[in-house]
Amino acid sequence: MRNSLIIALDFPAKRQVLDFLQAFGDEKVCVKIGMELFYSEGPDIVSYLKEQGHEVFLDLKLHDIPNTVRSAMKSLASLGADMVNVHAAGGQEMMEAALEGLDSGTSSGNRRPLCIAVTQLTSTSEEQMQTQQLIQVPLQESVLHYSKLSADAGLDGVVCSAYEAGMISRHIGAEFLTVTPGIRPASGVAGDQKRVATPQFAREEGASAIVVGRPITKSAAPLESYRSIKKEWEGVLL
Ligand SMILES: O=C(O)c1cc(=O)[nH]c(=O)n1[C@@H]1O[C@H](COP(=O)(O)O)[C@@H](O)[C@H]1O
Repeated sequence: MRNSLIIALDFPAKRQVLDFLQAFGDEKVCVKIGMELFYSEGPDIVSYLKEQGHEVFLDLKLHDIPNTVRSAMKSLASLGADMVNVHAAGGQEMMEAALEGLDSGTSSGNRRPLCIAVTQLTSTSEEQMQTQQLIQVPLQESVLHYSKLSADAGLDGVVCSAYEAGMISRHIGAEFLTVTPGIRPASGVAGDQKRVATPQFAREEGASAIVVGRPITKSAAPLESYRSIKKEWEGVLL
């Protein structure tokens, strides 16, 4: 997953995924299956995309009591995704349980999926966090706190915005993944995202990976948009 551009396949069903991927031909990409697609298609969509040779981030953002998350992760581990996630707000014990579940559900000889934690959603502004979650510290501090908690739990990294990626790497280490959604080309529409950044900014801040949905999936020319965002992310001169 490191250095990847992860395409968020936020589609209602497999049909639209196939239509979208058709333009990519035989090219293998890195994709994210979120709640919309997983809830409509079920676990088979994970094995299908893996069989096609794509890397898969299964983004279900688990957040529940430790026992439930442990059991759910045991089930998810067998689906073959490369990476899964939880909400760091569930706490250290819950995150440790997530890893236990993944370990126990991974059959011998296979690698357990990477597990990362959402810190503060990229759709959350500092003002919202302080007035709605009643977290009375700057947003950066909350994101760093959740990142340290995730690292203490043994997780492989976090989901954060590009604005926090550099800070997290400096405090925790470059091996700790910083996966950054909220990515928009300079001319892009933010929509519901609050902490948005360009692919170039994410690269300069040392983000491990970027997650991009609508700027590609809703584009009139998805493949061209993908290629241009990927070039900017990889630092290829445009
Ligand atoms: O965990 C995520 O993937 C995630 C975390 C976060 O803080 N913000 C966020 O946008 N995401 C996901 O990243 C994708 C962003 O999509 P676009 O805003 O369309 O580029 C969506 O599928 C979100 O569910």
